[in-house]
Amino acid sequence: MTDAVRTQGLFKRYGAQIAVAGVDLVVPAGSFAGLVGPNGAGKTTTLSMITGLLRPDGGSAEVDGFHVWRDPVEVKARIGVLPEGLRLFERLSGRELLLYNGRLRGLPKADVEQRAGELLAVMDLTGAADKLVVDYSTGMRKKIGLAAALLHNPSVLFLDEPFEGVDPVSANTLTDVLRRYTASGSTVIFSSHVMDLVERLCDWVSVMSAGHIVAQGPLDRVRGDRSLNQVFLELVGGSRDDGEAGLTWLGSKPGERR
Ligand SMILES: Nc1ncnc2c1ncn2[C@@H]1O[C@H](COP(=O)(O)OP(=O)(O)OP(=O)(O)O)[C@@H](O)[C@H]1O
Repeated sequence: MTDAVRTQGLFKRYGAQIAVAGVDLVVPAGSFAGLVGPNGAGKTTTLSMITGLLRPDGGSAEVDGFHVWRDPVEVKARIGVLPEGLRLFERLSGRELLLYNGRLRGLPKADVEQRAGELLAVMDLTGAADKLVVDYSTGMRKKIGLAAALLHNPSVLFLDEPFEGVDPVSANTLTDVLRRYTASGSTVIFSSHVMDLVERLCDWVSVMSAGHIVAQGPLDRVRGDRSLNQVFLELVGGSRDDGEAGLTWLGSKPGERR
């Protein structure tokens, strides 16, 4: 089977800073895949290059066997993206935003209206459907962003920190929608710092550190008989033995000298 995503030697630098240092990311089709790594590991930069938002300095990326930068139209038709720091058209209502996105994707009006209505209901946004997006909360923005990314039924969905700022009830809703989506053979790739969540949701995991993939494969193989959190800390050097040595003043009372 064709991999949903395959990159080879993907590379990006910003001046002297190498953000992504030759990444070979593989995600089999139908996976619920987690891309994890500490702050600054290069996750957002990698996802941006795979989704055609950022041009790589080197290497290649394929989605469903199509080259991201040679066949951009083929790739964009197959992907849905919920980027980090999502920018939405603030002066549209949630419903208008979905209708606009659907029409932009070339879907017939009647189909867009039906899908938009269903997505709004599933995301528990029917009551806010006619409210302007500028008045949405953080969690509501994530949900309408996800609805917009799903509207054209992409085969691969990329989500950058989809659960950040989302309350537990909404997180459950998002999870249910995504589980249903992958159960039908589509692929989800999401970045996260929350190991419990990745462990609960994903069957495939890629671990990034300092611009490199340091582990990748089926969750059970990467984790072995340990928790993903333990493996993660070992892989990315989570030891903090001396990290607090300089904080003796923290918590001291006024007048106390440390
Ligand atoms: N536009 C930019 N200009 C300069 N440096 C950048 C830029 N974008 C990212 N970087 C640098 O590239 C590296 C990787 O950043 P990136 O945002 O991809 O990491 P990340 O794994 O997504 O981090 P986080 O988990 O904190 O979101 C970091 O060192 C960051 O400072």
